[in-house]
Amino acid sequence: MSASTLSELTAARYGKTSVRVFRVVREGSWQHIVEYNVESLLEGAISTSYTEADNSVVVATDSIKNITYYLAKISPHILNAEKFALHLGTFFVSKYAHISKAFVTVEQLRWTRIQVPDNGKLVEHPHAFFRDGDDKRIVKVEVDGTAGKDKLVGKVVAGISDLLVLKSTGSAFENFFRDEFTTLVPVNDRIFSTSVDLTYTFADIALPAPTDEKKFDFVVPVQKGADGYAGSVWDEDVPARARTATLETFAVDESASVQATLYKMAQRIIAENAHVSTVSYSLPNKHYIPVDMKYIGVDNTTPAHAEVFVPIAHPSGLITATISRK
Ligand SMILES: O=c1[nH]c(=O)c2[nH]c(=O)[nH]c2[nH]1
Repeated sequence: MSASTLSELTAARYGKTSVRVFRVVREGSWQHIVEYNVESLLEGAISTSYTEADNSVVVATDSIKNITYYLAKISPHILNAEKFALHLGTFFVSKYAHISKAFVTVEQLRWTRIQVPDNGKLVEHPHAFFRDGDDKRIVKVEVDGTAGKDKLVGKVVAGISDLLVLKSTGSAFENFFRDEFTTLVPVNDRIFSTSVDLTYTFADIALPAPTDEKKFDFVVPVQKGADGYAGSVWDEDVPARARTATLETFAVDESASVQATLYKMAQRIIAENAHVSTVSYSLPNKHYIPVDMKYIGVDNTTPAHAEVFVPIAHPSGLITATISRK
C-alpha cells in the first residue's frame, strides 16, 4: 500500500509564536506601556502546503510577525489585550481570502507604575514602572470567518497564569476517603500554596468586518444591554476584579481543600462579572512537608508545632474545575 492511501491531513494550523512586543503610548508627558508575548496561528485552505509542498498558500510566519508589529504600531487598541488580539485576528481573516480562522494568544507581562513622593503624598510616576509580579494576563481569541468574511465571529477567553500564592495557615484537609492505599494523615492546619491558572469565557461576539483596503479600520463593536460594559469583554476592570477575587478568596477562606477554595473563587468571579459565562481554574497543590525531627526528640510534625517545611517540587496535586453560569 502506498503512503498516500494510509494517511490524510486532518488538522493544520500554523503561525508565529513568542513574538515579543513592547509599546509606548505617549499622552503628553504621561506615558502608557504594555509588554506582550503574541502568538498568531492561522487555519484555512492551507492543506496543500503540507501535502504537496505548495508554498503559494503560505503567508510566511515572518509576515505574521511583521503584521504583529505593524498593528502594534497602528492599532488604537494596543493598550487592551482583548481588543488588540481581536484586531489582529480580524486583520488576518479579512486580509487573506484563503485564511478562515485566526487564533491569537496575547500574554501580558506586568508593568506597574512606581509611586514617588510628591508634596507629602505618594503619586504614580508618569513614565517609570516595575515588575510587581510574575503572573501574566492571558487573552486567547479566535476569529472565525467560516460563515463569511462579513460575518466574523470572535470568541474570547481571558485569564491569569502563574499567580503564585501561599498561606501559612487557614487550610485543612480532613475526612477524605480512606482505604488500604491511604497513608496521608488528616490535618486541621497546613500550608496551602498554588500557582493559579485561571481562564474565564464570554459569549461569542459578532465582529464588523473592516471595509478599508488595508483592513485597518477595525471597530470594537458596542455591546448591547442595559448594564453597558459591566463585566463584558470590553470592561477593562474584569481582569483586575478576577485577580482580586482570586487573591482575596484564597486569603480569607478557611480552606477545607483546594477543591472547595477553587469553587468559592470561581463563584465570586461569576457573581461579579455579568458577562462571564464560565470560569476554569487549574491549581497545583504545591506541597510543603513538615520535616520529621522525632529522631532528635523534637516535635515538628504535629500541626501546632510544624515550623520547618520542605517545599516539594514534584509531584504536586492538580485540582481543576470549570464553573458555569446557570
Ligand atoms: O486540598 C486537597 N485536595 C486533595 O484532593 C488532596 N489530596 C491530597 O493528598 N491532599 C489534598 N489536598
